[in-house]
Amino acid sequence: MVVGFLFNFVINESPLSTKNKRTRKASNRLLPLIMTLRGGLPLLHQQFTALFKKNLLLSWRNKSATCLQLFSSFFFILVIFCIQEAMKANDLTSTRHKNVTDPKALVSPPIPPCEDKLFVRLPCYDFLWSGNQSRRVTDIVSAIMTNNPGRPIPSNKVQSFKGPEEVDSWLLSHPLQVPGALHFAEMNASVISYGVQTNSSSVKRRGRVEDPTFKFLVPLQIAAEREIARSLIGDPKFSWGFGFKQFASPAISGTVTTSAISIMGPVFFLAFSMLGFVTQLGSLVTEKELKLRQAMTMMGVFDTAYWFSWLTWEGILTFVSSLSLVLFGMMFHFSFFLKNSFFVVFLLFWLFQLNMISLAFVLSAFISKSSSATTIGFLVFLVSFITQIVSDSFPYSSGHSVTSRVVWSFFPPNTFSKGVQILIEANSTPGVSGISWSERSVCRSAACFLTMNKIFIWLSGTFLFWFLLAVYLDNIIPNASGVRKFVFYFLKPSYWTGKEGNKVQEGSICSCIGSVPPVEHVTPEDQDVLEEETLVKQQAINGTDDANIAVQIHGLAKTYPGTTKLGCCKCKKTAPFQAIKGLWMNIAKDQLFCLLGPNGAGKTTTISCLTGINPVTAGDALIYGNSIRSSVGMSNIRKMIGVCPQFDILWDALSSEEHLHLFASIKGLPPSSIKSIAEKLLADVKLTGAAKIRAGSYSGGMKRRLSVAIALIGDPKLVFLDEPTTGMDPITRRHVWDIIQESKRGRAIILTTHSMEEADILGDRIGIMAKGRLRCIGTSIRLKSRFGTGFITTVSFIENKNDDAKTSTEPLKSFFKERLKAEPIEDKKAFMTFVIPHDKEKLLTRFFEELQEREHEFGISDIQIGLATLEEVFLNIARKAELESATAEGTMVTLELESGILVEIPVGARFVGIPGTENAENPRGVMVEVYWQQDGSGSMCISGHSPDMPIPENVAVLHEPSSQVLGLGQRRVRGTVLDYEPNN
Ligand SMILES: Nc1ncnc2c1ncn2[C@@H]1O[C@H](COP(=O)(O)OP(=O)(O)OP(=O)(O)O)[C@@H](O)[C@H]1O
Repeated sequence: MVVGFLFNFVINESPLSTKNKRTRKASNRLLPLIMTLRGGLPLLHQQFTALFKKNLLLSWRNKSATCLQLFSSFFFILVIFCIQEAMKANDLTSTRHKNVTDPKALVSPPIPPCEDKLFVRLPCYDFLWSGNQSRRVTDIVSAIMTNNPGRPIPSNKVQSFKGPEEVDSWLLSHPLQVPGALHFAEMNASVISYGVQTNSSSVKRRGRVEDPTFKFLVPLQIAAEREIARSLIGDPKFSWGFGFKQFASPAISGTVTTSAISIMGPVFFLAFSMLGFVTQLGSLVTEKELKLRQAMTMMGVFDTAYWFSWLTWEGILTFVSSLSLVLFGMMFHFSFFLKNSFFVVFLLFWLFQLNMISLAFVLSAFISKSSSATTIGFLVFLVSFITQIVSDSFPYSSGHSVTSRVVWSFFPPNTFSKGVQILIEANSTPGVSGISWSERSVCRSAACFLTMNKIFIWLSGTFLFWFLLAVYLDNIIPNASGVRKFVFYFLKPSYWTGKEGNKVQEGSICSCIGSVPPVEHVTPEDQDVLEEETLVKQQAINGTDDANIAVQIHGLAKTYPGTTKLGCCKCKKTAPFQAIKGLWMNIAKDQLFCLLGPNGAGKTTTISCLTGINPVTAGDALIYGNSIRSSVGMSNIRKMIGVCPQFDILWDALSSEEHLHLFASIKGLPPSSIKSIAEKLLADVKLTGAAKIRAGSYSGGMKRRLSVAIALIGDPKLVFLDEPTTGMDPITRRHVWDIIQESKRGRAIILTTHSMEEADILGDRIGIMAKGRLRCIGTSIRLKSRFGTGFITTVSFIENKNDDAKTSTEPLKSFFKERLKAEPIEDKKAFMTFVIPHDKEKLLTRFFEELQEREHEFGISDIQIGLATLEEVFLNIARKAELESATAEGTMVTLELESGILVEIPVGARFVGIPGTENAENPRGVMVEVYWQQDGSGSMCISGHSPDMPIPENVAVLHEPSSQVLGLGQRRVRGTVLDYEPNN
């Protein structure tokens, strides 16, 4: 018989409760390690080294991207080389680039048909002529057409005009329709003068060169002179021999190499240098997006260590890639790389790439999605490409102001493209050497605004400028990685000294952006919550410093500002959302405080505010005396907290061992101890076997265990565990509970969970939040006794007493009804369950003594008694909170009764009166008890309802519906919410 023992358990919190059993089991493990954490410069150096190693590992594990960044230069140089070879091959087929050793003479060449011209528009004319008012000139032109050697020219292929002016205006309005024109003037009987017009531009197409002198001018001139002479002499057969021969000449060569680089070089070099920029921007934004940066910040990483570790690693990568570009360029024998000094060319590329890395740092402060990073990277390339086109003339030429030159030069691609141009020009003339190191300051042209030396100075300056700007913006712009600093934070002595951590600082940039409505204060309904609030307020007014308090929360409130989304036709605005509406509570040292609440209650937001991830809207919290609203306070807090966030924040490419080493270094653990501590933590969370496996291939449970281990690293004085056991199998979960239980000693733990069992076992004190407010606070027993329905008593029967079970259990039922007014809530053959209301607590000792005495009479084999479950308490609180907001917002759900009536009730209503059921027997009508549960998404939904029961006399109506009968067909009514407590 166990009655007496179990009864003690309920009333006195037996030492053998589940919680205490677990404590004993785990007591010999995970003792907090007393160790001194490093600080100051040694910590900065340690963090830098660890982060540098992380960057190196990530690059090593992402070999394809790293190789692309390092050796893409080969591809670019190869492409330029191929283009150069293609140009060479093209030039070889061109007549201009052939050796002319024995040029052929042109003897009396005919006027060619206009269609022979390389570029021609149809209809075309073989030639035009002017002077058509003279009969003699007309005859001369007719003779030219008739006597053209080998091809008489038809009259529709020739156009005549009065004078040269008319020809010019025709040429202007008919471009490319005629290769030449003849102008005649009959001066007197023995003098006829003439002139020839041809387009003098030499044209080249597909390797063929069209020289207008040979092709059009000479034939026209010969024909005109021949026919003028015949006309003057009067002999139509008069003739003379005429030959025309070009010089023997070698093929034109030597300009091809330069032209391939000069045509494609600037854009290819820009594209090559942009690769590192885009990769870096992507890496930074990804770390931000996956909240890895946030995790490091929570662990107390120095901004300086973070930025310098990236800068150093990227500096090395850009150094190697610039070097490889110059070496590949030399290997392919480009005079750009061979004639110009190696150092000048290398320095230009390296400095430019470093500039682009700084620019990536700056841009990363404004971008939160890695997909946007690629788009922004492409846009920057596009802008650079456009500015590169104009950089030659604007603004580095006379006629532009110094200011425009200075502003223009702040964008690194502009100075870079100018540098590339200078280097291209320096070796574009055959026989002229490029720019040597000593000549980097020499100005080669008359209007010279930038020399290579000045470009180097500019690039060094802009690199520093962008880098410092990036660090500054990272500190003041609100983003996912923590409380933002005051705009002039660096001018405050406390920033450098680390003191005044308990002072609230206002004036971060987020305080100027947008306004959020003030949080109105609501006095808590619950007595315990009110008492807690009064105590905290009193302590705050008195300035009492309780050494046992780890966290003191003073009216913490968080309102997420509304967002504006731009659609295609209109913009959609969402209202600000109050996630926490004034939280007051103390969290003691050496205790585990369990924060419960339905989805969206504000638990994670509370943790985010306490860990400095989300800036608070109002109120404050002191963690070991440091204000979360002070950047100095926050950096002190980060040294003493460990956080296991709701979602695992891990690098897929790093193993659990590497994660622990990294975070241990960030925390400042002595390097000599890191290995052993990591091994111990891995063993504690049962990850030793997977220590060297990358976290990307872990199961959900393994990732959670690693996150718990990370939270416990460095012996933090306050640990935040946000749903740490989600996704774990029961065995591992119990194991993690042991770890958490054991880690309580010497520190405070704030745990949020959806597992009531977990809260019951681990929580020393439990707070339940709903709709942003604390609804109840206290120990598990206190909550169960205050918010549960009562004591649950299960009576089991002796096995052979089953023939007529129904009859034989009647005396027991009557016994319960008579003494305690309790009806069974479960009536089975083997057992029966009763709920005994709290107000009967005083009668219980005598009642159970009597029950024990009559156990043979009732056929009882065992009696168990316990409090209502925490789950019941939780559901009660959540339901009440839902009812509160549903009443305010008018959110209704439909309850379908067995009679077919549809009753509309606010979410969370428990006792609901059915309108229209009033009669003589039940003058107030009937009511039902609605049973609620949480669905998969955490929302309250109806799970069933009780049979109809009369509404007792003294029950008040909480929520009177505006209109009662809604439907005409199937009866649909709006229910009345009743203020009824069944135990009263
Ligand atoms: N960045 C945000 N912007 C706007 N609203 C937010 C933001 N983050 C959270 N919220 C809202 O604030 C409320 C509280 O969210 P929070 O994540 O703190 O709840 P929770 O109690 O942790 O819930 P869960 O148990 O599901 O984790 C929710 O309604 C949520 O939609």
